[in-house]
Amino acid sequence: MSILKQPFKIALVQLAAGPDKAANLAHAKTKVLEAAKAGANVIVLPECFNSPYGTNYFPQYAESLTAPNSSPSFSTLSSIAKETSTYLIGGSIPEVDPNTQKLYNTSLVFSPMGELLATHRKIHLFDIDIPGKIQFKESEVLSPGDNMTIVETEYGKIGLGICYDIRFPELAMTAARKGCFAMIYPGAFNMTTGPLHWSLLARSRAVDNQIYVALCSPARDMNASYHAWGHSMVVDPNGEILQELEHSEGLVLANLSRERIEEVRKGIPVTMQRRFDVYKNVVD
Ligand SMILES: NC(=O)CC(=O)C(=O)O
Repeated sequence: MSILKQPFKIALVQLAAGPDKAANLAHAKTKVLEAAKAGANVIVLPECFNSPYGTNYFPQYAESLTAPNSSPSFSTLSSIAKETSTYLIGGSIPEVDPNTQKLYNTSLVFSPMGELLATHRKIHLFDIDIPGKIQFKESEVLSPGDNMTIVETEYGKIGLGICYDIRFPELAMTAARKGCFAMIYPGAFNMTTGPLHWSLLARSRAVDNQIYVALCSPARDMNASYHAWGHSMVVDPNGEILQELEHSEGLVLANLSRERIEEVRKGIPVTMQRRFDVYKNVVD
């Protein structure tokens, strides 16, 4: 049963990121402060918000998270969460494990006290090859995470994925069955897959599970090597888009409530009608 304990406001910060990490972090801070001023309780940043997105950039920008004080992104996110008294879902950053030298695409989540609540390493790496359109192979440099992430907040449980993770319905389904009322995905789709699948996947995960879904993208920069789709959005449990941006910087603000989840589940009670006796061997 997905439980949203009290209504709250979510903000998605569609952010432009350039090559200067310090500038990106300072810019993120300014925008998160704006979102908090607008009344947001949970604030989300995009995938790779402190660096350009691309396999050649990951090693250069990677930070070790084993000693938080030596990670500028960790300390900045923690202090912004504390200063704004909000839950901060810190998009993602390239992470290096100093013991293995393996790299990950990692999201850090902080409490309103600035404490680290969760670390999610992108589970499904973005390896695609669409002839004449786009080729991308995160696995050339990144390693996949091996764990699902559920964040416990005062509002209830929130499931977390990063970008390509949204293409795997099992993740959202499992999170919903473990009681999450929302899935949040920092993500950076592109000019090929964005128009095709971004909104379709967000709405599908929402309708499949009758939960809220939020996707937070970087703003599009046509001078960058990767052109992000943008279109950050919040979708309600009925698959309806509550708020959506275009491709420039901006803020999505939306109110989430338990009543909406209950209303949708009462009207179309699929959460009570599943036939696991028929399809229990889903892994086979
Ligand atoms: N960038 C991603 O991880 C995913 C993506 O762009 C897509 O699935 O399409």
